[in-house]
Amino acid sequence: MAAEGVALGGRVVPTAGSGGGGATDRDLGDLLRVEEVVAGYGGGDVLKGTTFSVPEHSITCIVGPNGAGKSTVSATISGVLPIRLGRIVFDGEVVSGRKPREVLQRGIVQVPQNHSLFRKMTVRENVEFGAFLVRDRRVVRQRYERVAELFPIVAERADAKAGSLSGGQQRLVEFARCMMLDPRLAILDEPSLGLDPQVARTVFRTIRRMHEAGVTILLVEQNARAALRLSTHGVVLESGRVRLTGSGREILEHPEIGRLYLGGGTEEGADVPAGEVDGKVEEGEVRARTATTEEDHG
Ligand SMILES: Nc1ncnc2c1ncn2[C@@H]1O[C@H](COP(=O)(O)OP(=O)(O)OP(=O)(O)O)[C@@H](O)[C@H]1O
Repeated sequence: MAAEGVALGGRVVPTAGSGGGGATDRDLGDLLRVEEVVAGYGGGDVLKGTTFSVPEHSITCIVGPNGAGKSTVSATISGVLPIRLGRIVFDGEVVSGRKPREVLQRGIVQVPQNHSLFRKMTVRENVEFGAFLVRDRRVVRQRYERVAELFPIVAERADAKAGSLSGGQQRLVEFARCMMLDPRLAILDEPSLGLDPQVARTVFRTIRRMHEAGVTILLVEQNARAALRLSTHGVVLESGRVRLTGSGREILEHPEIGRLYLGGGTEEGADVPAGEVDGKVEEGEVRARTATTEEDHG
């Protein structure tokens, strides 16, 4: 069970960040398969036979217009929303129909769209809380040390109340908390939502670092162009059905998809330059903005 092992990082992963060039050339096994899934709220179906795969060690990005069902897909995978038809298979095991906690125990961890830290608890307490399924305190300590190495903000702001952090900083701490369960698959729902382009860049760099640490990433992002540049694989969802799948680059360069869903120039600023691989998350960009945003979160 992913939740009980100590290992954090050390898995061999293909390099992301080249718009998805290399990874699809390899024969990556599927870690997750969403098969003909029908799901919705009340009387209506939002997902109408949705089918796609998330290759192991990929960053797979779901893009599509508002209301296409992107967040609904992540809710079905994490077990929050039961499916009506079809099935979801994770690492060879059918997980649809399982409770959210059982899904978590198998190593699927979701970072939701809305900020979810306990504002009155410290950064350290919030991050440690991420390991709530792990009983062995020694394992929790070891994981915390690894996570604090991976996310410098955790070490630097360990005693700060989470509510005093800027939106971008809270996002990084949410990622750090998710890493405490040593996930095999992290589902990140709109991680750059509400962040200015420079802070969003830092968030995207951090996603790359999580990927380099061995986590397969399923990314749901409105900031589609920047997200696809970061991703090895892309899925275009339209009205609850998959319209197109391919490498991140193929989707980026698809003329019709580009015109329909990737148009407009406002999101370019959040791009992490293709091929850039950081040694360290540049949280200075986020910190620089704290002074102006802290009042809003205090
Ligand atoms: N909890 C809910 N109860 C009822 N309807 C919902 C709920 N959540 C989403 N919906 C509806 O399901 C449809 C798909 O929503 P969803 O949030 O999955 O789309 P999305 O592709 O993530 O959109 P966006 O990019 O705007 O976040 C929408 O019509 C939405 O109004």
